[in-house]
Amino acid sequence: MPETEQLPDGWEKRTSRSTGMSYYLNVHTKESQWDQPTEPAKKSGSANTSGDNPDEVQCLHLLVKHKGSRRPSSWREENITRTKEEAQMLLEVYRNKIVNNEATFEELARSYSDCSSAKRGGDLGKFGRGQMQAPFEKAAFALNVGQMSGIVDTDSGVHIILRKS
Ligand SMILES: Cn1nc(-c2ccccc2)cc1C(=O)N[C@H](Cc1nc2ccccc2[nH]1)C(=O)O
Repeated sequence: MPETEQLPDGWEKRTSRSTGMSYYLNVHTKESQWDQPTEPAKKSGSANTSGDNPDEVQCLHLLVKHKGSRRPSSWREENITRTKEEAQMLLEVYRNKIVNNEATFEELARSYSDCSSAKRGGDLGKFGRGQMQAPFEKAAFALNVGQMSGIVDTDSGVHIILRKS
């Protein structure tokens, strides 16, 4: 798409420094996506439309760390050197596999998550507000039961989250 063409409101076209690939940033939620947007950007994380406002939620997550992560090391890799953009690309591949039913969330978290919860298929158990980093908490509590997040950015790296209850 020529740079001059208009994007729907709330989107910016960015170029990955490591791959040169274009991606699209929602300027409101800071979520990114590879696919060209066709609708105006949402102004908040995926709304919890079920209307529940639980004291705690149970979630699985798949974390991909990068060289800028708070602790760029994990059970998978002692010294993590991938860029944030490469981590986002990897996570997008995993997310698409789950959406296309090519693998389950648990299978991919167990194999590829850089969090020690990988051994439990990414299951963090139940947690309440104030226990997790703010962007993770905001995304997790905005999900409906059974819903998967977009890419969520924390000091630990980039995550996808699946709310189980
Ligand atoms: C918050 N948490 N729970 C577990 C956990 C839970 C159940 C079983 C085993 C590990 C690990 C962690 C954790 O902080 N792991 C960090 C990575 C990480 N950073 C997170 C930020 C938010 C949510 C989960 C996160 N996991 C690490 O291993 O370097």
